[in-house]
Amino acid sequence: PVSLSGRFKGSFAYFTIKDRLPQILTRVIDTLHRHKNEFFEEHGIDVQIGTFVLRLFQKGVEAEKRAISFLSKLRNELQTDKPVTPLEDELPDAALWNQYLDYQRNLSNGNGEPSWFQSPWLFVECYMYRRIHAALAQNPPIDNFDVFKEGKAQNFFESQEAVIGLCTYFQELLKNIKDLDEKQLQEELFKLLQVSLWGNKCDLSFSAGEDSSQKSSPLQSLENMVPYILVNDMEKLWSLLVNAKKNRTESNVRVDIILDNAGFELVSDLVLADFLLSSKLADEIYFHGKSIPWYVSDTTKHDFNWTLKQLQSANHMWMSRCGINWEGNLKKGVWVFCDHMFWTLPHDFSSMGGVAPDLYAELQMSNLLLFKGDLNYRKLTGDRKWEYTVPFHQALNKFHPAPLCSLRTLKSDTQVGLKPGQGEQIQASEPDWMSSQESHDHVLLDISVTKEQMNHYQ
Ligand SMILES: O=P(O)(O)OC[C@H]1O[C@](O)(CO)[C@@H](O)[C@@H]1O
Ligand SMILES: [Mg+2]
Repeated sequence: PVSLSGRFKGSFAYFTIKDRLPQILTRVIDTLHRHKNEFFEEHGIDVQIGTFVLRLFQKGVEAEKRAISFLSKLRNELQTDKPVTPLEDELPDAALWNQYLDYQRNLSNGNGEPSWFQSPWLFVECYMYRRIHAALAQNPPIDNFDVFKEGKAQNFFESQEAVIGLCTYFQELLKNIKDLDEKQLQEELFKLLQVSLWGNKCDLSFSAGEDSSQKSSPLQSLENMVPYILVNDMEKLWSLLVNAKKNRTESNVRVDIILDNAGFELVSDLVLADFLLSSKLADEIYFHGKSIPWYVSDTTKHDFNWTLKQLQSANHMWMSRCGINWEGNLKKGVWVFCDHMFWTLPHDFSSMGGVAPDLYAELQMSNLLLFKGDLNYRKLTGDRKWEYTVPFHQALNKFHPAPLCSLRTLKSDTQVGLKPGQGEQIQASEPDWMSSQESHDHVLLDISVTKEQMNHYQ
């Protein structure tokens, strides 16, 4: 099926490119403006003349001006549907981006240059975040400034009550985890999977930077939310982990979490990861983050370490206990953080084997891949206009390094793996169920395991 694109007027892609992306760009430009003094303070050179000190060289402010003019030009290109231009920077992934642009140009088969509204949505939305990164990276000394840092920190601080609730619940659970029988362990896993699933509501790109923090602990409302889970493969996930554990003899059980948003969602993913270790369902957890600031709230290495530091230094016993334990897991090497550049390219995952064979080989070492969020789902399924009932496995287009599971709240108009009539039924009562802020209460936990992989675990 065709790729989602802004050329389909009235689609979520169209409104995203027309309204939300320019809004996000305006916020970025505003953020740079607001940090002018910080750049002035941080990056000026003082010259002593007699008793006077003069700040002569304003490298910081000049860089800010250049970055803002770059971003204003980008916003104008987007809003006037200009052709998508090749990247001019020498960053490590620039060649891969320009190759992909050539590929898009060939795909458009002479029907005009790839452009913001004509090209696939996934490509142009990723391209905007890559150009934002270039606007900073090409302008030292502000090249390491994360324009989304504030929003992510705010998301964490405004989710404090939910974070405290979750850390308290988890530390209480750890006290008697050794005495839990298999049924109880399964129940706890399902709870924490759902908390991680609903945590994905807290992304800042869907809300174009507006607050979307988790105000209260989701644990109390899980029961009421179960009906909103469209695809629920938790039983399959449990049996896969239990079988892997039984077969542990030959190697460690490894679970990889392909992270999404910082803030409450990240904390919910870390609690899930700690439960997998503490329950001995897994021996090691690999986290995959983003190597550059991405989609407003996606987790970078800095966000990951910053979150652990905030927890450790929190004025709350169970929050700091979590932070200390998790820092310990990193030191012991049972938790590993990595951030391959493939995750911030426009390619969907079916081309990972060709574009990033090292990453594909790395993921093949895993017993289970947990993909968090909507963007990962779009890249897993190629961001296409699929029929709702197309099997998830088919939409993966042969991307299958290991058994994988998507934990996603619906924030874009692509969906597969539904039962016949299921999508239409929701559509009838909620026409824009796939992409409106109000209704994005629909989530899924969809797992895909090949027969060979399942047999391997029997
Ligand atoms: O953080 P997530 O769950 O990947 O969501 C990203 C959001 O940004 C979008 O790209 C829309 O702009 C959607 O994919 C989704 O709404
Ligand atoms: Mg995100």
